[in-house]
Amino acid sequence: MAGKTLFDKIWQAHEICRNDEGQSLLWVDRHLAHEGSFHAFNKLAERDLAVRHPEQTIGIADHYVPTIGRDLIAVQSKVRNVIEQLVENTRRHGVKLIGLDDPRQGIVHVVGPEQGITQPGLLMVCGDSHTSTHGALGALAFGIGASEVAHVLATQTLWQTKPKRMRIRIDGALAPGVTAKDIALAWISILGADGARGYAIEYAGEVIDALSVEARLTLCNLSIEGGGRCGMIAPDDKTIDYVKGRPFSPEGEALEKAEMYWRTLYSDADAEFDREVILDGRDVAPTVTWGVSPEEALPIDGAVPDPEVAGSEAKARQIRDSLDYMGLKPGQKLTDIQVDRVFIGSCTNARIEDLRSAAEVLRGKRCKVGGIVSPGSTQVKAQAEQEGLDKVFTDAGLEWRESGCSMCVGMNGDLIPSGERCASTTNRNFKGRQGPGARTHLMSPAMVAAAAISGHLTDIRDLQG
Ligand SMILES: CC(C)[C@H](C(=O)O)[C@@H](O)C(=O)O
Ligand code: SF4
Repeated sequence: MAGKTLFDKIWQAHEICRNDEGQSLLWVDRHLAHEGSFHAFNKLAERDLAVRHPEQTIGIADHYVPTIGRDLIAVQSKVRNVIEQLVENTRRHGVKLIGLDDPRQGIVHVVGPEQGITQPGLLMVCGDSHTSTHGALGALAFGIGASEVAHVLATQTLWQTKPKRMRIRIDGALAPGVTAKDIALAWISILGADGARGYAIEYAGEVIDALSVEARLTLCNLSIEGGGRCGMIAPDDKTIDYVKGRPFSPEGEALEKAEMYWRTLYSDADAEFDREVILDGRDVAPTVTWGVSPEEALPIDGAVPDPEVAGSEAKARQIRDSLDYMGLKPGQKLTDIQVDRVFIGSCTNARIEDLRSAAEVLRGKRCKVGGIVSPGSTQVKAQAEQEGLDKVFTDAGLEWRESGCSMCVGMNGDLIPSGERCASTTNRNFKGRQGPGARTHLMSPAMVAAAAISGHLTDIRDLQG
């Protein structure tokens, strides 16, 4: 019998039974709930159901929270109402809440790892597509819909069809200026936004081994943008060191036992994958998106695609449509694209290493365009302030805000005006993502910082000399 993959091992450990349709009933170790959970709580209320294991759910306010300050009086009543529902639903069911004023508050996918809620081997869910992030620590973590969230709340279990297994192996090493964000945009541009549909992705190879835990979180975060059900990385010494000593992490004997288990979580040498993709880190360049899907990405030294030379009429139409929305011309050099503002934030790229890398580019410089920096969590914010990074950002002319999803999706009102173009550290460049008519270019934090200084998309390698 062939060996098991990392994914198989965790899936099997959580499978309670299978039904006739081949779906598995899975035990859910941890459930994270942001403001969007009100749909699921309403379903529970309709049927007068209790939360089966309140201690296994944690509420976190992130999508709607104001970033100018923490005063809810200042926000629109609709926004306030959604936050209040999270407070009320968690209170009523005895679920822990990391609310607006909590020093641990932040974006759910930043807070989970930071607080030690996320651990290797756990099965974690959240009513949010970027739950794939947590797989960076060797957890099996994926986003679920509102009815599934209600099922988890009521039973602590979930029916799922087992995805196929895919490994993305990245050999070699990364060149200077190339980050986890670039790896993600590169593979998604090669395989397509649907490329990993139906698969659980495992990232492996020398490049992945060399990545910091925070960079791995960025990479796994974007798994869903390539269609993956989840993204995961086998825990190693770095992971275990990262998890140890955090508020929710096991201690003493429990830690010893956990660590023994964590060290069994890797794909066996003879494990089989349904699909394997092998890339070389040396081929990855600093990458930016030019269109309205994360797959519409190219190396920064490239040019805007020409629909006339597209492989098919369908492809040509898609390019034309994207260029039309983005206000770009075929053949235009990517570095000639002027931006109106920047956003540094989101569960993709707003951890402390991200802020440090943007600040390094901005130190002592003045930005040509404005923008906001919203740290991934209140703890990241405090750490950044301790390091004086807030000062670097404000001296450069950017706004230093509170933590939340903010301009990644604009649900709290942080929006980009129609027609304006934003260099952004986020994960989605869909039409209207950052506001109706807003144009988004995705890239790494250092590249966003470089664009802020020059006022146009910029090759970070040119600044590094
Ligand atoms: C609002 C939420 C359900 C959504 C998601 O599922 O990802 C959001 O976080 C996003 O990034 O688009
Ligand atoms: S930061 Fe953006 S991508 Fe992440 S959970 Fe919030 S809205 Fe979704």
